[in-house]
Amino acid sequence: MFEPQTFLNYIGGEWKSASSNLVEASMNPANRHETVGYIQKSTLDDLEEAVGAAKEAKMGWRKLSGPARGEFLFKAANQVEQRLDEIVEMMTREMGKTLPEAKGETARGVAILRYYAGEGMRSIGNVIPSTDDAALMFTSRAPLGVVGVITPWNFPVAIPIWKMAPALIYGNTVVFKPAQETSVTAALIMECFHAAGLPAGVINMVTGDGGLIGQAMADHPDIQGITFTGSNAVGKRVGQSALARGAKYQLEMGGKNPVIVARDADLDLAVDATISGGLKSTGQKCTATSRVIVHSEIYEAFKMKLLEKVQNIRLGSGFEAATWMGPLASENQFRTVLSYITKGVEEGGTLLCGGGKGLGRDLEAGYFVEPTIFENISSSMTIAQEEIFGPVLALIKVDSLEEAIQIANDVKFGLSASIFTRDISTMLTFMQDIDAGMVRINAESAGVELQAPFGGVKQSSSGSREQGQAAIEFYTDIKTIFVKA
Ligand SMILES: NC(=O)c1ccc[n+]([C@@H]2O[C@H](COP(=O)([O-])OP(=O)(O)OC[C@H]3O[C@@H](n4cnc5c(N)ncnc54)[C@H](O)[C@@H]3O)[C@@H](O)[C@H]2O)c1
Ligand SMILES: O=CCCC(=O)C(=O)O
Repeated sequence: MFEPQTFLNYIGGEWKSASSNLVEASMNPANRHETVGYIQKSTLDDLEEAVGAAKEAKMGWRKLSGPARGEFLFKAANQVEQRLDEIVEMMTREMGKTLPEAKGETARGVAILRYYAGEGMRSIGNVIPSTDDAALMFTSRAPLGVVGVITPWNFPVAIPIWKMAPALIYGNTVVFKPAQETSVTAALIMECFHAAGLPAGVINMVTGDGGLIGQAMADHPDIQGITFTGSNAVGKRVGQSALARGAKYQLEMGGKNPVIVARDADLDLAVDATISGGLKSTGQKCTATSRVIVHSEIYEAFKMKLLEKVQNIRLGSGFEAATWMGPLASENQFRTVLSYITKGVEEGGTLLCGGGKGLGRDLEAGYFVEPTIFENISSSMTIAQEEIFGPVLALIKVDSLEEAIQIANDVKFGLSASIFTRDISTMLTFMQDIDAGMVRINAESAGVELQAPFGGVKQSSSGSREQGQAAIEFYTDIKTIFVKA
């Protein structure tokens, strides 16, 4: 029997109840009757305490050497690794993704921590020749100070870690507000940082309502940088609030990612990548394939192969070995996805498969939606323009590569895009003409490598990049130093 526990805020190195004395339940999306745990319903006083703790800790932390800060991250990585199975199970219970996906994500979290631990040993500047031959001129990097980290529920371990690890290694202290839907999993990650022995106040977590705690972080005069991943509507507000008070901000938001299947594509490869890129994690990845733009000459063959495989996808709890696709992560997400499917039908799309709630077995207790494929979709329809964040694919038929790229670019987003082709000139045209931060050739649209820059163009991103060495640009300011004896 699973027994739900209560999880506290982490402030100044201590576990603390919210000053409201209120908690809220985090629920299992595969079984809406099961409580996963209770999290704190924090108030602005709790946030104030966390920001105060981070502010107090910031001088001591920035004065530590990079390698010394790295040691703490290595220890945190070891803690996450030791508790991997427990974290994986909690993620599956709380967010719904399957155990193998949760395991892959948690292992990715460990690798990200180790990568940034190593960053503590690497160069943080360059020597630049001065016109004065008696001078030494060089750059160095200074931390921002206190960084606010606001994260979504879809990658409850990887996204918080890919923000907090670089923030810490470059000498910032952190106030973290996870998505409410996955705050229990976030609390386990904080337990790992606590066990790694980071000095009090260097990392803090406050759970609760985004409109209250998240917005107050964006507005807070003692938070010098805000890194946000989530929806476009909220991201824009966060960015505007930070800009208004002169704080640095970084936003990673939605996607409407296309895959183009060219007429010379390896169709089996393209079908598998469309399914994996579009439906893994139940389509709840910012990088998920959402539009499948297929050349008319191979359209029918591709469609038949795709349908055959999608119809065999098994829905179920992420804990069951036979499950390929879990539930949507929340009731809100469930309703949103079903309403987009209704809209797709109303606007004239043809449903080829799926389109409904998961029925039978234990599915009705959870937020299951069948894998859904539409055809007869034109680029102006709502489901071809707006991010759905669910297991819904829209097939769009085209007659040329130029038309495919024009449709692929005909959205406000530009996160990831992929093409399937064997032709080098088609690849080159795609690389040059596609509006996307992540350009993928003969590979699915999802999938992020922690050592490479990650982010989008247009409204997917605020222009900066996360992960890899690119992270240093957001989490530090450059100092140009001129020394003359
Ligand atoms: N581009 C990327 O890297 C990326 C990655 C994952 C998810 N996403 C996007 O995230 C979205 C799904 O996540 P979500 O539903 O949790 O998004 P969301 O914007 O509702 O919430 C994201 C976070 O912001 C907080 N928040 C809510 N209102 C706030 C406010 N007024 N001020 C400050 N913070 C506030 C939430 O509590 C949560 O922690 C999708 O649109 C998806 O594309 C993008
Ligand atoms: O949801 C955004 C992150 C996507 C990601 O990490 C992946 O595609 O692997």
